[in-house]
Amino acid sequence: MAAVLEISLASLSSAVLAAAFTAWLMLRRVTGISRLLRQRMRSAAAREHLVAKVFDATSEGILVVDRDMRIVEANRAFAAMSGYERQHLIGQHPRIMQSGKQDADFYKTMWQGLLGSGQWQGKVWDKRCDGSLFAAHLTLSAVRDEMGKVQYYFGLFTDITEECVRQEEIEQMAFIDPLTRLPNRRLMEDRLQQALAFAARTEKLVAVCVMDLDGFKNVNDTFGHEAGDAVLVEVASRLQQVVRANDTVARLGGDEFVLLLAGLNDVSEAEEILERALAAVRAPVRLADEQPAYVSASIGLAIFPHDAQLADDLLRRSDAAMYAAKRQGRDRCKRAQSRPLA
Ligand SMILES: Nc1nc2c(ncn2[C@@H]2O[C@H](COP(=O)(O)OP(=O)(O)OP(=O)(O)O)[C@@H](O)[C@H]2O)c(=O)[nH]1
Repeated sequence: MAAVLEISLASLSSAVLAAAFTAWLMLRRVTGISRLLRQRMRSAAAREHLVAKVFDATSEGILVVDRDMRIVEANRAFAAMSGYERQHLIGQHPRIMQSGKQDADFYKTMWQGLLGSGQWQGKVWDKRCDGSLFAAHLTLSAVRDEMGKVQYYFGLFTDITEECVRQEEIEQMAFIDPLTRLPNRRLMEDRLQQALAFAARTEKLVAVCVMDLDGFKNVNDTFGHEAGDAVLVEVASRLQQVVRANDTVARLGGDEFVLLLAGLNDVSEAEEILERALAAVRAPVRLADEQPAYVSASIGLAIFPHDAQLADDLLRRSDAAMYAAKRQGRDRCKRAQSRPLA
């Protein structure tokens, strides 16, 4: 391996290395190192040798592309980051690593910056050799000759995949219920607003269904909190199976859920889905020790635009109807009253 590296480094074009190294120094502003190196690099051969060593020793990924957008050099850190062998990258267009996460506007802005000020910085998601993605803070520089003509584009990559993944998880947690992985209240409210706007344009109906489990406390009290959690997870999964692909099942907290059924032509379509939901919740849940746990559901149903037009009013009406369903004996669905809200 070391021998192969020696050969590969020896075969680097000194022009590419010199351009890459100059740009690297520019970017890192390592003037102290620069002065030290100048003193030490007496002969051209020694300079080239040292440049090649620095090029491969840095922990940042370096990619050099010529003006025809062919990769002419990649250092060891970039190979490790991308999963590509250096020799597989040489001659390729950088688009082989395009992840599809950035749109055309992104690249337009990038090129405007690069060709305008000669530099661009930003976050990119690229695709590794094995198809997985990595995130990098990328600094791109155009390296020009004495005539001002672009010779090379030089990219400095700092791997930020771990922090980006962590950040995405944190952002997800703001919208996802951690136990059931269902949308939480915040995301449900957002989806409801979208569904109402779409329904208003298309003259369709939206069903807002607040659901509360019956007898859930008894499961906790009899089998323990963990068994209660397992029942909530199972109920969440069953509800997702009875709704259509574009509907939303959300967990508001405790044993309370909301079903948003959008794009309906008729109230009966919602009622059919809710009958299936009642049956799905009513079926016993087998706990880890094979014991059956029994719960049922009380559901309130408010229809946009008949029962209310605003999201908050629909939720309030549906909630009131759910309590009416509880009072009338549970394990049932009750439609909201269409009288004026107090
Ligand atoms: N296991 C578990 N229990 C929870 C969780 N969140 C809330 N609870 C419990 O869920 C229960 C909800 O209470 P209720 O809605 O009054 O219980 P219920 O027996 O369904 O009562 P009704 O709605 O009147 O039928 C309480 O005992 C809470 O402590 C959770 O995340 N996991």
